[in-house]
Amino acid sequence: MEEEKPWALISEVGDQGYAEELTDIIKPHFQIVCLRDFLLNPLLYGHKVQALLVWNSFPAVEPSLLTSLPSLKVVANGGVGIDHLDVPYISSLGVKVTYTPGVVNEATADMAMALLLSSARRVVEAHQIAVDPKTTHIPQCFMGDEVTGATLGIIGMGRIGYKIAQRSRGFDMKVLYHNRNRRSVEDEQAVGASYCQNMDDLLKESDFVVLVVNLTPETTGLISHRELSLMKPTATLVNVSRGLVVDQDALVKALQCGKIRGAGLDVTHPEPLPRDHPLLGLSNVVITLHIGTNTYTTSRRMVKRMIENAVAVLKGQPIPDEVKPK
Ligand SMILES: O=C(O)C(=O)CO
Repeated sequence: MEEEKPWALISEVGDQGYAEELTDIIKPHFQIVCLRDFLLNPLLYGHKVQALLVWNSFPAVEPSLLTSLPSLKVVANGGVGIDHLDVPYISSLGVKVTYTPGVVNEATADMAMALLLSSARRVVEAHQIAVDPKTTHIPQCFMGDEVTGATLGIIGMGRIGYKIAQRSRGFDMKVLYHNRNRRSVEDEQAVGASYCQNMDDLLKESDFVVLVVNLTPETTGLISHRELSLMKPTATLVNVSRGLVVDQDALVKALQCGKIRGAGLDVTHPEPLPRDHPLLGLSNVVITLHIGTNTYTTSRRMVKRMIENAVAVLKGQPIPDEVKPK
């Protein structure tokens, strides 16, 4: 007789029909209950659920949810950032935490380049002018910034930061980076990147500053008034990490008074921003809604990796991507 599959509790996966394809990856390994149904009937599923599959967009994994899942063995996160999870607390319950580094790098690096290019070349503004029925021509003075040959400053030279540096080679950019640990000389030479031990030097010299750090107590509010005022008035800030890495009030002021030229933000705090947030009214800002990993290929890879991690925990096998409490 076929062994009964374990139960997994999931938040939403994708939308517009794509959810079905993603749940098809999960179904051979788990019986699925989604959060909405679970909350309607926690007693029916509570004791069965052994795996909780979460994304950054998942409503916070509260202690009350965890304690309603007494058989839980693993919280498998889709994505590399785990700032939404209280890893020490979850681990203290004897529950493993896993994540999916490695599979998110390419799509997130592409998103950083997309924001950099669309901010520099004012793609969204040009589109708005183009679709405005009153438009008869694009104004001659509608100018953007040159990307080719510009200086790119990458703050956080982990896997994603490095992929961004690789991509910038195609634009002949000069690359500076700041990271807790300096990369090897071979790594630096392969992408022509120069290390800035002092982040201020990077901020002063870069035309585009890209944030790719994890959100930790040390990186919360990393970019605030002082840092923004070090940047060139012609510079653009791109954030593909977490909204809280930037002091948003300081960013609004810097953008309003021309301390920096523009910003491309895949992440904000909160997400989405309230409709009346001043960032939404600025023409020199491009905002996407935390879609860095939202490609069909990467979403599929993330779910596959979540399942591999969760199955490994349940089978007592070596766990490909475990997050250990610090
Ligand atoms: O990989 C991550 O941390 C993400 O934000 C993906 O959504």
